[in-house]
Amino acid sequence: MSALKPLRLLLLGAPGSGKGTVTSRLLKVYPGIQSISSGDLLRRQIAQKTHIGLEALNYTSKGALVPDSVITKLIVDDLKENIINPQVQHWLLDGFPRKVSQAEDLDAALKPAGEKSVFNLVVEIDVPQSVIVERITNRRVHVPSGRVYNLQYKPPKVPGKDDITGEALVQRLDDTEEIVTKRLNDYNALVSPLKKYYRDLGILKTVSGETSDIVFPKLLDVIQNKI
Ligand SMILES: Nc1nc2c(ncn2[C@@H]2O[C@H](COP(=O)(O)OP(=O)(O)O)[C@@H](O)[C@H]2O)c(=O)[nH]1
Ligand SMILES: Nc1ncnc2c1ncn2[C@@H]1O[C@H](COP(=O)(O)OP(=O)(O)O)[C@@H](O)[C@H]1O
Repeated sequence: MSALKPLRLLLLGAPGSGKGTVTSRLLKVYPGIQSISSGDLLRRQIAQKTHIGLEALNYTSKGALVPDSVITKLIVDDLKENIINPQVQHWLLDGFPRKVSQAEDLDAALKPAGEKSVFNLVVEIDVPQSVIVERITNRRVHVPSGRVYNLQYKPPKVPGKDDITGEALVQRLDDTEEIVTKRLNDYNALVSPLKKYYRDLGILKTVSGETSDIVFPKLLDVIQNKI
């Protein structure tokens, strides 16, 4: 694969659009990319019953957004600790920011001097929302790793077990049809101003497709040719 120039990528996309799926495929092509998923970070906090996890659960279990003060500090601290250093050339964020106030706070905290934003590329994954409810109700996850499965599209080798560790897969509390509908409505209300924020900075691209098999090659092309 062609060498990458420094990549600081934000993946945007509706719940169930395939952000986690294309991230895992991207990391297979470019193992050097560090990735952070806000949802996975929160689920690990919840599983560990930390103070942040217990607070976040009040929101995630209802499909409501966690307060900016909680999620922004969690992400900024993780970026400062693990990502923003000379050893990490390529990284991506999935799930944060998901509203303009978060984008502004993140850039205020971490935008490199002379750069437009903490990101140098923002890619929106555009999938017909008609396919999302079925995808999400068939989603199963391995919380410690964030690995994602699907009973129809990508079943585990052993039913109910993670392919790598053999540990149990779970259905997320927020992956019910009722809660997904709420999360989709929230996403649609917030994503347009957020896309404008990055479009105005000249770093937004959109890749469309019905399936991740169509979306992923387009994402790869944008990353290899854009940066
Ligand atoms: N049927 C189908 N399911 C997919 C496709 N891409 C991803 N999925 C599944 O849809 C669900 C949501 O994908 P995920 O990557 O978790 O989306 P995210 O919420 O945007 O991170 C998971 O169960 C995936 O395995 C696809 O092209 N077709
Ligand atoms: N940037 C964020 N701001 C507020 N809450 C968030 C954020 N990212 C994740 N969350 C919380 O975690 C839940 C799961 O997020 P995520 O795994 O990204 O789900 P999805 O991609 O399916 O929307 C969200 O429904 C929300 O409650």
